[in-house]
Amino acid sequence: MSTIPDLASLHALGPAQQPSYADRAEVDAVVDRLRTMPPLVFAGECDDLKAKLAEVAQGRAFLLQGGDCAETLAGVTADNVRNKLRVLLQMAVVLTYAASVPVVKLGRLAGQYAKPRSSDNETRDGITLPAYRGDAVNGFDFTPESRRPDPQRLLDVYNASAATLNLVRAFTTGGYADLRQVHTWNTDFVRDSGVGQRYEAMAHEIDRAMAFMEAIGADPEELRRVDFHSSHEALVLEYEHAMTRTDSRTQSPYDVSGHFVWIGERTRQIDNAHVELLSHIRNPIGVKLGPSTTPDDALALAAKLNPLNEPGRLTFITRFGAGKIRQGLPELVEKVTASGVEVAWVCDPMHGNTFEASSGYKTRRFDDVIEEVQGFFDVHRALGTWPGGVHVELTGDDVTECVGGGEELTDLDLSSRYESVCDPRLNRVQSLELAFLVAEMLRTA
Ligand SMILES: O=C[C@H](O)[C@H](O)COP(=O)(O)O
Ligand SMILES: C=C(OP(=O)(O)O)C(=O)O
Ligand SMILES: [Mn+2]
Repeated sequence: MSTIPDLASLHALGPAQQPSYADRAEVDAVVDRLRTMPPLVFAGECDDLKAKLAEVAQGRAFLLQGGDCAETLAGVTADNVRNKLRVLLQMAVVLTYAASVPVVKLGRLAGQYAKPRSSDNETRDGITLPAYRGDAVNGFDFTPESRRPDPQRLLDVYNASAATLNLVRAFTTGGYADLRQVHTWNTDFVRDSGVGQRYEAMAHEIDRAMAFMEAIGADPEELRRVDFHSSHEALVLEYEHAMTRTDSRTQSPYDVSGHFVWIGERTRQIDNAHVELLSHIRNPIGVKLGPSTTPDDALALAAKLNPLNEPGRLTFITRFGAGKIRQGLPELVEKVTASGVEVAWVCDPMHGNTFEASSGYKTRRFDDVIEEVQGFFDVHRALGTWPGGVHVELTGDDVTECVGGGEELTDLDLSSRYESVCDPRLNRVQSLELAFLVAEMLRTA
């Protein structure tokens, strides 16, 4: 059994992107409390997800991972969670049809509350305060009280994640996610929206496939339930450490705050605390890889995080940017593949494509997002490797945060419904469009 380093030794590694708490005794009390809380997920579920991701790594399944950039405590409402889940399920149906392989559904939810930032501070009208680091750490309001890192928030995050997961479990097993229902939502999208009409032909094919399935008597019970797992960036060491427990079945440590956790682009230094902590847990894990990643960096990460070279354990989530992926990704994939490393390759087409609009809002162009996914497919096809999935920031609501797409949102539209507290998300229509466009890529691949 692997021994988890204690929090103090992790902190001694000088981890990046941690909250600077004022009162250590208060932090310790919160950590003690968290350690007594029940697991949010069962280790056996993490193993199931790992087995599904092994299929992704081996080219027999496709991963759809998506949700908010930053969940908020106030955003834990039935409408919000339901809309997010609904759009992910709708996307998954389209992708499953096109890929002709199972689609692994993984929410960026029930734990995605901590954010790495480019700058420690934010200045507005001459006033400088600590940057907002997600609801797990401090508040979004621009006041000194709100921006003060508050350890009690970790308990709020635990409770909010429990409430979210509870609802997701109810929806995915209780009939809301019935495949026939999800298909009806897609049919409505294609029929009722100007954007959806472009995808009529594929929607019609899916309709025929559904009719065929019903005709041959597919088990209605099977259609009523769907497997869905949770994921978030493992960032705040106090939270992830407190939620790491020994599984009674296997005597192995699992981070039971979510099924899948990932290491971000800003915390993936090989000798640092995040890589160290995640090297000890048995969950399936991911690492974000930006354009500065060398093949040696990736190989070192794989050696440390997946020494047994177990398929499904490690997912590399590349986020190069539309302008860099075709140039930068091939060498990385080629060398990692040549060394025999088992990994699932997934494309995050969001984080390399962020820019500030003239209106001051952080945004992304829908076309850049699509172009990066296309680049990802082209590179993997050329190398004979499997483009294993997509990782996207999205919401089920009709927000205006990313420009472009069939609704042709412009800079001027951003102010009308910009609700993200961090990065811009694809809205409902843009998310469904992305699914249909990726479906076309999967079919022509
Ligand atoms: O979600 C990702 C990061 O937190 C985000 O892209 C960093 O953004 P910033 O440059 O605004 O800090
Ligand atoms: C911070 C994020 O991404 P990255 O680490 O790739 O910048 C994110 O996924 O929100
Ligand atoms: Mn983000």
